[in-house]
Amino acid sequence: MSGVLASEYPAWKKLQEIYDTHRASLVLRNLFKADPLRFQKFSKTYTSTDGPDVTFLVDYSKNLITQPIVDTLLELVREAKVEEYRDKMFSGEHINTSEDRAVLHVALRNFDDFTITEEGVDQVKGVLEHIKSFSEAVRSGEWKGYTGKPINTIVNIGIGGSDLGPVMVTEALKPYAKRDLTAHFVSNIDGTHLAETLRLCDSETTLFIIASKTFTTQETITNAESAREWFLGHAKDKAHVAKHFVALSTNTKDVTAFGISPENMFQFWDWVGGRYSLWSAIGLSIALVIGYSNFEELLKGAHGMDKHFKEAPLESNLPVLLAILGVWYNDFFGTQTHVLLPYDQYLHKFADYFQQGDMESNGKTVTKNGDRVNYETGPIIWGASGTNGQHSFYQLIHQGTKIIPADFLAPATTHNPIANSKHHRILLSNFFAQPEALAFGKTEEEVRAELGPNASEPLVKSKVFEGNKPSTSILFPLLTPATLGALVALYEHKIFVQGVVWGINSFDQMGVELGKVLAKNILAQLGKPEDVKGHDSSTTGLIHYYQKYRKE
Ligand SMILES: O=P(O)(O)OC[C@H]1O[C@](O)(CO)[C@@H](O)[C@@H]1O
Repeated sequence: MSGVLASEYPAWKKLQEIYDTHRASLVLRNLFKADPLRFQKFSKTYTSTDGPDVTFLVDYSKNLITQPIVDTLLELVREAKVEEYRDKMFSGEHINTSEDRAVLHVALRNFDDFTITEEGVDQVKGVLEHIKSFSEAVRSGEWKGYTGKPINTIVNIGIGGSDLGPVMVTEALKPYAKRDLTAHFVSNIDGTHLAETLRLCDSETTLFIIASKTFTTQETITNAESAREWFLGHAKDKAHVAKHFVALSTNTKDVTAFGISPENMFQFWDWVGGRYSLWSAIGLSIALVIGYSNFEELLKGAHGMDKHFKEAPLESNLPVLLAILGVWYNDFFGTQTHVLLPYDQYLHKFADYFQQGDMESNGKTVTKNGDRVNYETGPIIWGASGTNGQHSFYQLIHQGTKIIPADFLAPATTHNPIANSKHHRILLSNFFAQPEALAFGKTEEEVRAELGPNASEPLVKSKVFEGNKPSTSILFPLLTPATLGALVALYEHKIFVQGVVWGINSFDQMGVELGKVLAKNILAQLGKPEDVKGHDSSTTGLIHYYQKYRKE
């Protein structure tokens, strides 16, 4: 990094001035009235130039922006050297400086297009072939369990990036799933998660996938050990583990010590961040569920977006455009959160997935140089699929005191056109209506005209929607594997751009360490009250209360 805080860039100062002087005039009703071409100016269609056909429309015209604001935000992107850092990422430079690692999830979906030289990149193809042959053997029934029966259930045991990506994608691409193969995902250390899952499994036909980059994560290893114990309780013979346990990891030594043989291990590398790992061996459960060719389509769709991010000019570069909108709201309007609202039931885990993707990446307080930032970094990401959210939290987005920038996503057509697509038309009418209502609201005059002269003042006021709530809408023809790949890569690169602007390292996650260390220490003290030492009175009190009820 240059050693400069983002707030010291000339463009940042200019943006502050613009905000201070023009904030009041950023009124969407007026901006749309004044410019009949606003939609044309502030919307872009993405069309893949590589791999499978992917296209979608990004309409960002309902944001509190003008062309000079966009231009100044792009100046900021240039001053922060985003293009330089992007090229460093693609060339394998060690931009994850605290861990001295390259950041190369793009190499996992590259298919010989970009030249990337980093140890392990030449093995990507081999691992994909391994995923292909193994997933085909399981799906076809050729891979047999210890009693000779084919596999009909898989249990992915992993957490964080080793869970959320496979969960989100297998849900999103359910229309492509092999319906007679049931997939479960166990992540929580709470024994309930594993116990309830094992109740649904038959040891003879279940395959356990132990997904852990480090193979040291307490939750995953504990769950894996308990799953193996359960399995051996049925299968009796340790030799049978080979047919029912595979590992996805970078840690051959610990995988072998667990009892999984190297030929049942799917390798990846330290340059794959956990939250960017669904494209790697961590995607094995995805390939098992939707088939290898669909998994490859997912990868290729993402690669198309990589190409766009690498080559498109900043003015039409979609990850860059989404990123600058976020910076504008987060750092100048002081919005704290960003909501993801997919109008597609299949995308019901999309917000959960990007909670880790964004918040673990950009939830940082110090720059790469170790300076404390004097501005906001990563937003709080949340969301739910439409229309459910409308009946729970949209009230606050519409009429609450906060500004919550929103991304609406929807497929123009559905995999389930039941009732002659009536459901889908209703869904989409909501997808179109919500951003409109947020942007333009309902004035007091409109409410009065609607309620008539006898309406009470409080009732009139309660029905006013101030509007001017910003949103971006993304509309795609159908949720295919390639489209999903492109959308996920779009958000990944958005997060990257924001991290570079804020000068932080988006690729480490030191913030999750302290809790882990403290929990380990406390675990050793849970036995007897006299063992509880070195804590504040609150923590000590909580542990003592627990100890009154503790059971072995
Ligand atoms: O794959 P592993 O090594 O088990 O790690 C799981 C998760 O734990 C974290 O390190 C911290 O939550 C994530 O970044 C990662 O995705």
